[in-house]
Amino acid sequence: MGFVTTRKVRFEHCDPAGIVFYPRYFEMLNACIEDWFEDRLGHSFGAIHVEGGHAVPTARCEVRFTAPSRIGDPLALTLRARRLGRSSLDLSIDVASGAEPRLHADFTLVHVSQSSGRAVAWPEPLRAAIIRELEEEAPHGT
Ligand SMILES: CC(C)(COP(=O)(O)OP(=O)(O)OC[C@H]1O[C@@H](n2cnc3c(N)ncnc32)[C@H](O)[C@@H]1OP(=O)(O)O)[C@@H](O)C(=O)NCCC(=O)NCCSC(=O)c1ccc(O)cc1
Repeated sequence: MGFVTTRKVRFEHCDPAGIVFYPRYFEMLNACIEDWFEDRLGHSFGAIHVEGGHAVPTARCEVRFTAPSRIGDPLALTLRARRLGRSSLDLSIDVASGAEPRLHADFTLVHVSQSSGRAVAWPEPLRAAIIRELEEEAPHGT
């Protein structure tokens, strides 16, 4: 279950100690979220931000790093929707290389209006798409 994207750790991601510098993970995590919006929810970041005048900034991000990643490592990022609010959305992303977990991240995104900078309710089509994702994660209402 979950939405899976893959990345390979490259030279550009690593610090002089030879491991992924943690801000580079945040870029990978955001790219995963961006792909999920487009591929699974059917609403690209371009449509939301440029055409729609809205945004989905991160209000909360908690990350546990459990093992380092090194150049050449294949990474799988697995995103799962967790909870939908009026304007907020909780989701998690697990990053692993093979069987080894590398990090776990818990996010709260908030749907905001660019003009006011304030939270606004998810529009109905986006809400319905998120609910479908939540139901896929917990098909029996668990
Ligand atoms: C998100 C905010 C506009 C929300 O502020 P307000 O408009 O006053 O709304 P509220 O405080 O009433 O909260 C609205 C909802 O968010 C929830 N919320 C707000 N803050 C939090 C935190 N910290 N944790 C969990 N939930 C939160 C809150 O519970 C409400 O949930 P619902 O009941 O589901 O509606 C404001 O907190 C803010 O501007 N925060 C800073 C965001 C930021 O700068 N993040 C860092 C970078 S953003 C970024 O990288 C990015 C990625 C993608 C993009 O599309 C845009 C930007």
